[in-house]
Order: sequence, then structure tokens, then C-alpha cells
Amino acid sequence: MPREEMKRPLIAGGGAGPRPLEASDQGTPVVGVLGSGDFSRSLTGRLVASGYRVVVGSRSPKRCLPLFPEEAEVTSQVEAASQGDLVFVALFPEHYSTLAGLGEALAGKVLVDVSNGVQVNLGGTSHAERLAAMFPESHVVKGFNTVSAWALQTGSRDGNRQVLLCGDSAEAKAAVCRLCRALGFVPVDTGLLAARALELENLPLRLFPSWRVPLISTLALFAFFYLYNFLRDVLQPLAVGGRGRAFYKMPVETVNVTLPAVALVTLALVYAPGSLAAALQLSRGTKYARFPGWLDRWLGRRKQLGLCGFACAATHAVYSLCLPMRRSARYKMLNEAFKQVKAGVEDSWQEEEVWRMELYLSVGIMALCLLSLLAVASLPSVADSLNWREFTFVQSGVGLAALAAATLHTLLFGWDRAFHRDQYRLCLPPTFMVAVPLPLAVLASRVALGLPCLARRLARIRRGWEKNRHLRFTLDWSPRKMVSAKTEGPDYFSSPGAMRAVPVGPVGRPNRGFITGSLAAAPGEEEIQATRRHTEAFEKAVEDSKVLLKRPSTEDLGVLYGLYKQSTAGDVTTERPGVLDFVGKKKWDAWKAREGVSKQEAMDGYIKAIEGFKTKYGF
Ligand SMILES: NC(=O)C1=CN([C@@H]2O[C@H](COP(=O)(O)OP(=O)(O)OC[C@H]3O[C@@H](n4cnc5c(N)ncnc54)[C@H](OP(=O)(O)O)[C@@H]3O)[C@@H](O)[C@H]2O)C=CC1
Ligand SMILES: [Fe+3]
Repeated sequence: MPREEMKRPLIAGGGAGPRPLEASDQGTPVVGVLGSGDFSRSLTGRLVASGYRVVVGSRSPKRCLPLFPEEAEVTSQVEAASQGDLVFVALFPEHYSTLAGLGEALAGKVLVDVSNGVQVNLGGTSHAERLAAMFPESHVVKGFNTVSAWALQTGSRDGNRQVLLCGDSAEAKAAVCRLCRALGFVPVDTGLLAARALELENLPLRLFPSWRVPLISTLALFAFFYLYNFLRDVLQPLAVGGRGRAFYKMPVETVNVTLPAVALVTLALVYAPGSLAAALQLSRGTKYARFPGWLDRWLGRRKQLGLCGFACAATHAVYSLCLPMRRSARYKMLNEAFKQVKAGVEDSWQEEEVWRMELYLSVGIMALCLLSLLAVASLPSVADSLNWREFTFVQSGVGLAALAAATLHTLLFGWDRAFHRDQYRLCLPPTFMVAVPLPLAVLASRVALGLPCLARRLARIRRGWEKNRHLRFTLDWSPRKMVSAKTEGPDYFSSPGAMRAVPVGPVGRPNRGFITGSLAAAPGEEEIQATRRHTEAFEKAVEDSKVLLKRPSTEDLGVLYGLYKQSTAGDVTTERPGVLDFVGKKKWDAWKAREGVSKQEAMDGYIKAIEGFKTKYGF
């Protein structure tokens, strides 16, 4: 549906006259809708506006007729089920049993179950599966339950346009997908009914599922730090015989000491799993082993944790700005001034305190700016406009800079207080000392991962290198495959990185099916040894071809490809590729140019060529 059409109101308020089906509409299916409630009305309006013929089935058609656009036919449930090619069941699941008599009318048809549960159902049978069991001769598709009646009415331009679907019949799903697109939505096939229906039904019932753990973690941290500060700043002064003037700190001061600690730890929690993942990859020497489930989930919640941290930091900034506005602050300042006058102090300027405060504030403001950048970049519309490198730069580079600035801000706040005895109230160290170890550890781990020896190894692992394996080309030696060999072997013409390679066992141990093992099948021990040496030299040359410093010219790649194919598959046996397959033709020509050359000679040629290319392109 064109975007413009999405903007017009879809429920015809009576102004729009009947919209006869045009010639092109003749092929579109008649859509039946069972039920006459909110969802049914919104869906009917949208279907009618998109050119579909709609037959609504109700228990009392006369009563609800005025509620529907005049283009829609409102009739009995049996009639709607019989006429519709595709039938929506817009009833609550507890009323499905009232449809029992429609089995015959619905046989062979696509039934769309749009229902949602009232509470999250973990492990039971989905409504869609119940419907499928009721109508075994129909094809049930679960879908549209994640779209609200309101979104159907107003168009989905402001929200998510996806319609998640699942079902067992591919044709039925295809029909629903076509209808989805015609209504201006984007269908997403999520799989089979048994596997996905329950999940889809639970989706609209979940409240911010990806935010639960980050929010709970942030709240737990807040509770911990608040209690900690309460003990230190409110209870301790009372315990040592204060004059009962400590509880006033609870709404502002204690909260404002708590918030930066929570923000800092939360921010550290954003970058900690990345370091753990890198450490795991380094120790395992591969990126192909799965992370533990908890680490996977933690990695997947970094954005939410970061936004929670940002919210705490921003609130801390607002609280800090408001600190001097409080009555308590004014009284305290006046009292201090009075004490100074009494003590005869004219100038209370303390150079060290001034510098501490200037630096502390400046670094704090910078940290907040960097965090704001991060938060803005995590908005889907902004993130979508960045390429992968830009996104990584912002999330990783700017994020770590924000963490470093926030840690420095906290350290400047602490200054030398860690060494003052009077700061250890109730034997508890100052809050910043509790908050700072995790961020410092994360920053130290990032510095360590940036050390050339680790960074290089990690980069190799992330490009597919494995500690206990090495890469070799598959040189298929079976005669049947040789005949059909078309593009096997290194794909020299695509890109060096795209060369087809498979992991094999530790170096030196020949594997069956690779050229080493296969050639060893030749008779005679001496012959076998000679062939093996020759093959190993060839294999090494193939390995070397992958690590030339520069990519060889197209001509040289052609030479390599031709010799390689002749070495491994013998003479070309396939037809020359078609006119439009430029790369295929070049490859074929390069192979054809070696026709008649024996495999041994081709291998020799290949080895020599690589030796030359090592000097020419660097190695
Ligand atoms: N509203 C929404 O935004 C969304 C709703 N849904 C799903 O769509 C389905 C319908 O929801 P909605 O339209 O809001 O609900 P409504 O209550 O508005 O409509 C339900 C319809 O069911 C029929 N009905 C009511 N009572 C009975 C009964 N005792 N026996 C048989 N039929 C009965 C009625 O139609 P009649 O009298 O004509 O037979 C009624 O209009 C639900 O499964 C809901 O989960 C899914 C996504 C969004
Ligand atoms: Fe601060």
C-alpha cells in the first residue's frame, strides 16, 4: 500500500461511497472476519480501504451492521465462513467453542488466529494450536495479534510495521503475507505453529521484556548504595551524638551521592561483558565456541544498561545544579560565614579545594556530554543512519571515553579522602571507593586488550583464526566430483578473504579427503612418499597464496586459478559460462589455457608461480 494511502482515515465514516472491485481486484481473495468487535471493525475498515471484499460473520448481524463500512457485507458466521477464502477469527479464545459448527464451511481455508491471552502462558497450548485442533481441515496461521486495533485504523506509519506470523502451511502463510503487504504492513514469518505460536501470543503481554534485568539491576544498585550512604551520612552522625540534623539529607543529598555511584557501576557493567568475551575468546583461541548463556544475555542488554546509567548520570547533574537552592545549603553557608567571622578569618580561599572542584566539574560535564552522545546514537533512527564502523566507534570509542571521564570525575571528587581516617564512618569507606573498583578494572582490561600482542591475537581470532586448527583448501579428488568440478578451489576472482577453506586437524596430520590423504592412495611406497612431498609443497604454496601482502593482479590471479584447477581437477570438462558471467568466463578461460598439462606439471607451475609472486607482491 502506498505510504500516502496509509495516512488517510481507513474507517469510512459514511462519506466514502461504495468502492466497487476493479478488474484487477477480481483475483484478490474474499476475506471473512468472524466477530464484530473492535478488532473486527478496524480490520474490516482497513481491508475495505485496500480493495478487498469483506464478509463479516456475527451472531447478530443486524445489530452490528451500522458499525461497519457500507462496502462490507455483514452476515451470519456460517455465511462469512463459506464465502471467505481467508477467514480471520476475531473472537476471544474462550468463545472458540461457539465456532464448532463451522468445520465444513472452513474446510481447506486459511484461518487467521489474532487472539492474545490475558496472562503470559508458559508451556501450555497456544490458542492457535487449539484452533488448529478444532479445524484439522483448515490451515491455521497465527498473526496480527501484535497489531492493535488502533494501529489498523490509523495506519502503522508511526509505529512498528511488522506483523509477526507463524503457521504450518507455507501456502497459507504466503496468502496471509500477501494480504499483510496489501494492508501496508511488513509480514515476518517466524516459523511453525508449535514452535512460535505461544511466543507470539505472549509477546503483547510482556512489559518491556528486554528492560527487566537492566532495570532490576539498576534499582538493586540504587537500593544498595542508598542504604550504604544512609548508614554513613544519616545514621552515623546521629549515632555519634549529633543534634538530629541528619534526616534532612535523605531526599536530596543522599540521593545525589547514590546516583553517580549507580551511574558509574552501571556504565562499567556495559563494558565488562565485552572484556569478558574477549578474554574468553583469547583463552579458548577461537570465536566459534559459544559464550555461556549468562554472558550472551548480558551482552544483549548492554544498550539498556547504558541508558539506565545515562538516566542516573543526567539526574545526578540536575540534582547537583539544584543543591545550592536548598534552604539547608543557605543556612549552612551562613553558619560557616559566621564561624569564619568569629574566628577572624578574612579569606577562606583554599587553592587545592578550588582546583579539585574545577577539575571535578569540568570532567563531569564532559562525561555527561559523551554519555548523551551515546544515548542519542542508540536511538534506532540515529543508529540506522550510521554504518557499522561509525556505530562501533560511537558505542565502543565514545562509550569507553565516557566511562573513563566518569571514573576520573569520581576520583577527583574523592581526591585524597581515601586516606583520611574520619572518612571511614561506621568503618565504611567513602562511597566513591566502593563504586570505583569495577570501572577501574574494566578500563584496565581494555588497556590490556589494546596491548599489541593481545590485540593482534584477538583480531586474528575475530577474523576466523583458531588456536588448535589451521585452514586448508579442500581439494576434492574423487573422480565423480572432478567431472562436476566447476568453481571448486580458491575463489581467486572474488576477494582474497572469500577463498573457500575448511578447518582441518592439527598441522602435519593428514586428513582423509584432502589432497594429502587422497594422493597417498597411489601404489608403491617410494612413489607415495614422493607424491606426498610434492603435494605438501603444493599445499604450502596454496597456503602462501593466501598471505601475500598485496592482492595479485587479475592476470596473475588467472594464472594461479588455471594452474590450481589443472592441478586438482585436470582438464576442464564443463561448458564455457554464459555471456553475462564475466568472472566465470575468466576463470574458465584461465583453466582452459592449461589444458593438456599434467597434474604434476601444473602443481610445479603453481609452486613456481607462488615463489615469484612472493617477491612481486610481498610475503
Ligand atoms: N482490540 C485489539 O486491539 C486487539 C485484539 N486482538 C484479539 O482480537 C480478538 C477480538 O478482540 P476485540 O475485537 O477487541 O474484542 P471484542 O470484545 O470487541 O469483540 C469480540 C467479539 O466476539 C464475539 N463474542 C462476544 N461474546 C461472545 C460469546 N459469548 N460467544 C461467541 N462470540 C462472542 C462478538 O461478536 P458477535 O457478537 O458479532 O458474534 C464480539 O464482538 C481477541 O482475541 C483479541 O485478543 C488482537 C490484537 C489487538
Ligand atoms: Fe558528580
